[in-house]
Amino acid sequence: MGVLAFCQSLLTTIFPPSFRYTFLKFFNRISNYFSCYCYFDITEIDGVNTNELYNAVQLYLSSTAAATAASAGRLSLTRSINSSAVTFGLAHNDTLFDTFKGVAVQWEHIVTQRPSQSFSWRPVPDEKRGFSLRVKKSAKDMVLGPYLDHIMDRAGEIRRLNQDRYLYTNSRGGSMDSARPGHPWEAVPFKHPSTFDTLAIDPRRKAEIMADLKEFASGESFYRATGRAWKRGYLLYGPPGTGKSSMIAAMANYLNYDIYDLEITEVSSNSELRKLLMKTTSKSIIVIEDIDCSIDLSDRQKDNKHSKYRQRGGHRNYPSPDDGPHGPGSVTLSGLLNFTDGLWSCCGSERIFVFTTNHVEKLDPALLRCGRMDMHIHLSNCSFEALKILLRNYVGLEENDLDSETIAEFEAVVGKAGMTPADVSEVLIRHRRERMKAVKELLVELKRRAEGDKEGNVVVDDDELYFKENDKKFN
Ligand SMILES: Nc1ncnc2c1ncn2[C@@H]1O[C@H](COP(=O)(O)OP(=O)(O)OP(=O)(O)O)[C@@H](O)[C@H]1O
Ligand SMILES: [Mg+2]
Repeated sequence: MGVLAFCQSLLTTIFPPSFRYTFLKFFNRISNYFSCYCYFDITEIDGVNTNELYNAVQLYLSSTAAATAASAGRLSLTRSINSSAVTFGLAHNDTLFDTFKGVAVQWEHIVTQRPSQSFSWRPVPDEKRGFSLRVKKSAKDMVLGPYLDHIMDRAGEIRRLNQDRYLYTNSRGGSMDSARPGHPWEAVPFKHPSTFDTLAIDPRRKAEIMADLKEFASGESFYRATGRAWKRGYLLYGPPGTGKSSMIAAMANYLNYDIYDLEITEVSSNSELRKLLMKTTSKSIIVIEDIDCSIDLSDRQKDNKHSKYRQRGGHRNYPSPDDGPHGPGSVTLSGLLNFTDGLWSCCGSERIFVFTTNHVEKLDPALLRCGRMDMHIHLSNCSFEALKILLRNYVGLEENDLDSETIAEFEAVVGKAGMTPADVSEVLIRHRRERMKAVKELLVELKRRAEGDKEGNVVVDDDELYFKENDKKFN
């Protein structure tokens, strides 16, 4: 490049423009012929359109640049709208080396001043930007196809990671015949802070779930090879306040997926349910909370009519049996089964279905079978392991910070007390400014419940007995 620049400046001063042009063309041809490299230019604007590949390369190089940030001389930093992450980029006229399948390539970001235009229909940037890819001629074929595909995939992934994620719901006037036909989902940015670190469940079970999720997310070729739709179902069951909703948020944060919180009582028919499904995107978690309260199971369980629309003392409004023909009962169990496992369930890919329930025995076995609900996760009352996590997260106490006597006391009472993680965290929040007081108060509360305080007994007996029975069935 240096020699070329020198020749250019020499020619500019001595020879007329037409001669210079012919000479440079000839010189370039000769040098290209003898060079072992070939070059590909990717300009920012291709004619009048923005070049998608330019944006992809820029994003792709941002991850490579980030990795070499400490050694690189100069990088440019950007942060786009709707993004909470800063991306690194190659500074103007800087170069960066990358390797793909053992082949080294060089990227150069070339920025030149655009000649001023008197008139243009479309504003164009003052600078002409482009990337130049230098690759050995012998590796050209290998690079052009697979490397550029790899760049496009990786750029898509980075874009998704940088973009804020959304929580969608169909409940606020989101019916298909509403004022916004074709947009059945309402979205808000998803900011739930729950992660697998903050989730207080048995660490071994946690590791199993995380491994399962990771395996699913990276399993495209497996699902393709086995002819299965790339989706997975999780059933979360357990008493209120044991972390079912928190786990869904943790799953979404772990995989960087959007969440579609499907309020099935707002869906008036099976076909509407199918349309909602069609409007969901890949890399998302489709959630139906309290499934036993949301759907009429009578088309499969004629003899179990009393189970439907149970009113739960709590936080949601469940429909009454008087709902009209277009009311909540209009989605049938078979509609839901088709939703999770029918042909339409694979109209997108990489999707997770999560159903939650407090009463797993109310669910039809057809809904629970593998392929629909592949993993059944029991979230139980607070165990000793979960308690340790809550103590660490809420008041910053590790096991070593407590004396052996207190630990033994916790271990002895926590199982019998039958407190949910929500109950435990409530006590800890109340006294979070005085850590040791929080520990003392928690111990008092646990003992009170374990010793058969009236309130405690109700919680312990119902849930423990009930879930012991179901654990035999589901674990
Ligand atoms: N396993 C847990 N780990 C950490 N925090 C938890 C856990 N379970 C409950 N909590 C805390 O208790 C609160 C309630 O939990 P969450 O809403 O996840 O319970 P849930 O099982 O979904 O209850 P419901 O059945 O009533 O919907 C959350 O704000 C969370 O902070
Ligand atoms: Mg919940």
